[in-house]
Amino acid sequence: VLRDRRPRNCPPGPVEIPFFGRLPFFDEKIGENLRKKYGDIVSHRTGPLRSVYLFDYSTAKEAMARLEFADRPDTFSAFNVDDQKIGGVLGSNGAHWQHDRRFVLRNLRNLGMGKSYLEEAINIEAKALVEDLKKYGGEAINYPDSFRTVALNIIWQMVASTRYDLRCKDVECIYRLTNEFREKFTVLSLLPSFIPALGLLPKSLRHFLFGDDVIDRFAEEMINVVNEAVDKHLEDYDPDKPRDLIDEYIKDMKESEGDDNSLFRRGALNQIINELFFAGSDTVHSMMKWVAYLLARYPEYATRMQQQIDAVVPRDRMVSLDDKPNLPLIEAFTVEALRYSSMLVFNIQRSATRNTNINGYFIPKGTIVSVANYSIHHDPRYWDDPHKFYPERFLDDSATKYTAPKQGFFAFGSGRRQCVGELLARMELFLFTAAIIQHFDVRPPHGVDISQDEFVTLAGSHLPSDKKLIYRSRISTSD
Ligand code: HEM
Repeated sequence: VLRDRRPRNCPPGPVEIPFFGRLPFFDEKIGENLRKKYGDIVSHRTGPLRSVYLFDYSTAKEAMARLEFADRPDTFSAFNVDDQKIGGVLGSNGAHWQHDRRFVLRNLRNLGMGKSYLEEAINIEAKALVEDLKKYGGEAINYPDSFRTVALNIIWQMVASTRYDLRCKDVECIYRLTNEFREKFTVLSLLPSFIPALGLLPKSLRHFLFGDDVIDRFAEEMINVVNEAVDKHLEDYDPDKPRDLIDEYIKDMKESEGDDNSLFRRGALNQIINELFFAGSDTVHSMMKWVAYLLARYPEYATRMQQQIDAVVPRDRMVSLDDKPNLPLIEAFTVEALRYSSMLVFNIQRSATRNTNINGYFIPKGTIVSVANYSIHHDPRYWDDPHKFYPERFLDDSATKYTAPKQGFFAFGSGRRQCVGELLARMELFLFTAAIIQHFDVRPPHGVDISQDEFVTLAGSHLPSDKKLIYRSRISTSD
C-alpha cells in the first residue's frame, strides 16, 4: 500500500485506490471535472501505471516538443500486427519509429500529399460521394458508409493502389470490425495491458471480464487484409515501376537484403499498412460525420458557403484547391469543425522516457502523458465563447481571408509526433466538404429538431450520435 502512494511533488489528482489506482478515462466530461478540481496538470494512477493529463495549451505545446516525451507507452504494442511488435509509426519508439516515420512521410509526399496532383484522385472520390448521396433520392439516411470509403480510397490508393466501389461488399467486414471495436472497446478492455498480472488469468475469463478479445479479433482480421495486400504486391513487383508505398517499401527491403542492421522488415511494413489504413480513413470518416451534422445544424453557414461557391465555381465543375483563397468560409468551417468537435478527445498518448518535470512537478519515468485536446479547444483563455460553433473566428476582420489558429489548437497533435497525414486530411476535408455543400442542402427530416447537441464518446472518439439527415440535391447530375 505504501509503495502505491503518489510520489512526492507529483501533480495533484484524485485519491488513488491502493494497487488498482483508478481506471484511465476517455471522456471529455470526466476530464473537465478533474481540471476544475485539480488544475491544469492532473496525475492519475491505474495499476502500476501513472498518467498525467495536461489541460493547458502552452504547457502541452512545450511538453510535446521535448525529446523525453516523444515516446508512446508500451501498452500500444497490444495493437501492433508486426510479429516483433516494434515496427510502425503510430505506436513504435526509438530508432524503429524514426526510421518508419521518415519512410512514411517521404513516400506520402512523393505520392502527392499536399500537392495538387493528388487533388485529382480526391475529386474522383468527391464526385463518387456526390453520386452515392444522390442515389438516396432525398430519403433521410444515417451517416452513410461512403463517408468512410472515400477516405479509405485515398489512402489505400497511395498505399496499395486499391480503390473500392462505394457500395462494395469487400470493405463491409472491416467496417463491421471497426464499429464493433468502437462499441465494445472500453477502458476495461485496456486493463490487462495496464496491469500485466491480469494477463495470467485464463484467456476466456479475461475476455469475459474485460472484453479485451475485441483487440485480438481486430488484429487477427487486419493481418489478413494486410498480408493479402503485401503478398499480391510481392507477386507482381517490378523494381523499375514502383506503384505505391508498399512497392517502395519492398524496393528498400530488397535493396537492404543481407544488411543485418536494416530496419526494413516485412513485420514493420505490415504495421505501417495497418496504421495508415485506420489512421488515414477512420479519422477523416469521423470528421465527415461532424461536417454533415454541422451543415444540418447550422444551415445559415451552408447557405453562405453555397453563395461563395456559386460566385466563383461554374456549376459544371467541382471545387478545386485553387479556389481555396476565394472560399475562406469553407476552410474556416472545417477548421472550426475540428476545434468544436475535438473528435480525438485526448491527443494520442505519450510516455516519459526518464524522470523529469513539467511546470515544476515531478514526472516519473514511464508516466503516460495525455494532452486533453477537448479541454484545450474549449478553454476560454484561448477561445472566446468556446462552446459556440463559430467559423468566423478563423476569418480576418473583413471576412475575406482565412486566418489559421495561432494557439489553443491541438487537433493534429504537436511536436515530434505531430500527425503525418495532416496535409492529406486537410485536403480531403476541404474538397469533400465543398463537394457536399456545392451539390446538396443537408437538412434534418421535417419536424425533427437537431438543435440540442447529442454526442457520444466511443473509444476516445467524440462523435455526433447517429442521425438521419436528408441530402437534398441542389443541381442536376449533368456535370
Ligand atoms: C482529421 C483527420 C486526422 C486527425 C484529427 C488526426 C489526428 C492525429 C493526432 C492527434 C495524432 C497524434 C499526434 C501527437 O502525438 O502529437 C496523429 C498521429 C498520426 N496520424 Fe493523424 N489525424 C488525422 C488524419 C490522418 C491521416 C489522413 C493519416 C494518414 C496518412 C494519419 C496518420 C497518422 C499517423 C501515422 C500518426 C502517428 C505519428 C507518430 O506517432 O509519429 N492521420 N493524428
